[in-house]
Amino acid sequence: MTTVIETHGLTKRYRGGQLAVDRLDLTVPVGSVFGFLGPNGSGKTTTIRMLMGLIEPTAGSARVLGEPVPRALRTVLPRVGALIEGPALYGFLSGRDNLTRYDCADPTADPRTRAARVTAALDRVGLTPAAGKKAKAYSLGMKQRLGLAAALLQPRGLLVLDEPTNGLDPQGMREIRSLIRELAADGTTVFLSSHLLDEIEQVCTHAAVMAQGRLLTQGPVAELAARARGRLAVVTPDTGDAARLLKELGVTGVSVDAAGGRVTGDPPGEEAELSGFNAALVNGGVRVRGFGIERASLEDAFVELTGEGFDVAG
Ligand SMILES: Nc1ncnc2c1ncn2[C@@H]1O[C@H](COP(=O)(O)OP(=O)(O)OP(=O)(O)O)[C@@H](O)[C@H]1O
Repeated sequence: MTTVIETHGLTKRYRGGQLAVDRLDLTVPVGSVFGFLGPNGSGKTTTIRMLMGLIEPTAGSARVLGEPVPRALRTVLPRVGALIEGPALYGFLSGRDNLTRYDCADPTADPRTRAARVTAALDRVGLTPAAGKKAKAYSLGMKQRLGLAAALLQPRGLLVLDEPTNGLDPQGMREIRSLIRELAADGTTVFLSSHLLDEIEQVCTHAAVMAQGRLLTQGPVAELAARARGRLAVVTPDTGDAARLLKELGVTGVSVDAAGGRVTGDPPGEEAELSGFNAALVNGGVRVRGFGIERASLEDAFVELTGEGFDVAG
């Protein structure tokens, strides 16, 4: 098995007629941290719900851990840890008792080793010091970590996390991200949805980009970013003249940072022509202190794909 999730033509049309997921072909490689990226309403949650057997697809097929779903859900689900739409917790129970409850609900879990499993899961997410506290006293980040602990009570081939850092403060986000990295380092494939580009860039090895129910692209994060063309950046005190000359040379999307002494833009053609641009600037009396193509980010790739900006900061 080389892929943990594979879908072909997976489609969901809700009763009201809304086409939420449109012929999705998704390939999630074993061992990846796979970012499922898209703005709100692009079909991420609907896809995850189909993969986990919570709703039926209208058309198409899906395999999870090599087995067809929903047909083989009974054998697949025990091998998948999922955190979807926030963990369901009892506020009046401690973190430890919440986990014990989860473990009790799992018919495959051996009661004799329950306490050890719960202790290990609490330790895994760094909640041992707060294990005896009532869950209602937990911060959002702690609740999310407790949810992850519940997903980690058993060894899993796949972790599915729907917007795992949604609503968390920067510290909480960092904690969840480093936990995801640790889990991945242990060999667990992690599939996480997010509407935050920088999050995907920070933790994911692979990504897929959704918009309006359709898959725009998927692949290794480094390749997705590399596919976008970089921006031309000129460092100069003569920003006004530089901007004017660059526009004359066919550079589009020129933006001027006068205070920072920088002009950036999208070059019209191949990089080979750029030395001519530099010469033209110098001949035009522009004092060029720096000149080059800046590496494209995943955000650049996204903007190029969709023609629209993205909610980068959250
Ligand atoms: N139960 C439902 N009935 C009808 N339409 C729905 C239902 N659930 C979602 N939709 C619609 O399907 C589309 C995709 O929604 P979905 O929740 O899958 O997107 P998403 O990318 O996960 O966004 P979000 O991050 O906001 O959850 C949206 O237009 C949404 O309004």
